[in-house]
Amino acid sequence: MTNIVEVRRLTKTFDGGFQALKSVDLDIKSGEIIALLGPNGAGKTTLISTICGITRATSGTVKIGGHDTVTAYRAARSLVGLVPQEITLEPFEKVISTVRFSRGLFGRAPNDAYLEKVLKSLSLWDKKDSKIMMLSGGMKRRVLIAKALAHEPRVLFLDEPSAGVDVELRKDMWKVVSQLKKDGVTIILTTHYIEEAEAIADRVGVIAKGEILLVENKADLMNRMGQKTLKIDLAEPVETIPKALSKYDLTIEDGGLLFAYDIATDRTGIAGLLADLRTAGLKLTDLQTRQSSLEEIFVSLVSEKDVAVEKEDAT
Ligand SMILES: Nc1ncnc2c1ncn2[C@@H]1O[C@H](COP(=O)(O)OP(=O)(O)OP(=O)(O)O)[C@@H](O)[C@H]1O
Repeated sequence: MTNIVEVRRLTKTFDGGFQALKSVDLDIKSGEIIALLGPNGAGKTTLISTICGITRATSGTVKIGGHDTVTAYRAARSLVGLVPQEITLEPFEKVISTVRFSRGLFGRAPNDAYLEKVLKSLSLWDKKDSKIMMLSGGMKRRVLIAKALAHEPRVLFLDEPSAGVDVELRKDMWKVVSQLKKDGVTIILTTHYIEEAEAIADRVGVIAKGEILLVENKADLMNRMGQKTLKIDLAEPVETIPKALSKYDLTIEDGGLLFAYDIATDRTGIAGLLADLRTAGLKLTDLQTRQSSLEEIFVSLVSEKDVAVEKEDAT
């Protein structure tokens, strides 16, 4: 698969001296949905505004569809649609004029049939003649998406699309995003909502303190880093770990035993544990497994980063 976006050693230092991006490398494949996850202040917005050419990089390069965003700004920018985090719309404009204007800005010939399709997909068609100020916050967000799609971009950036929207709109947005993917549009979204990444992304990138910690296929990431826990309910609850089982990494929960194992290994140790339980004279009444979510994986990655930075600061 070809890369539609190529980011190389991108850094951004703001005027006050704060370094928000530290030598970021990122390849985005044509047609994929990639979710960039990171805590507040991680640099997600700075990264996508720099990729889109709205914020000037301090060093490094970005190519979109092979066009450098500095030396071939117009060609690169015309391939990109950006849905910003903040609502930036003209309150007195009508919905339809807003999207027509945006299409014109990119030098695209008028195409009301296309704009009708976009507005319908976002359930905005019946609002096309309403002024922006008459719309609810959720509808304004839909208009932002329509505006970003008006010039038929090949790459769509969504900065925190779910911030402050209700569950219904979030689900609608996921539908629009999946349809766009089917139409061949590449999608990059930043989010705090891990469930969003879990639901729609093909790959997940984790960013913290201006650095990309990893970019990986979502399913592989969950398999590689995910832990499963086996809960063993016992006929006779225990308060301490029986000596015969001391070689296993066990904890006690509600009188039963919890056994954490790695999904990625072939030998989980479960069979041996169950055999040793029987030898120890413990009768099990039930077994349940649970898998760590992307959220737990993300929290552990980001906290590892915090520890690493503290160590660096201390030396
Ligand atoms: N114009 C600016 N001048 C100085 N520092 C800035 C500027 N814009 C952003 N920053 C800083 O850069 C860091 C990254 O900010 P950014 O908005 O990219 O984070 P984010 O990951 O998008 O956060 P959030 O999830 O809260 O939106 C923050 O520490 C922020 O304070």
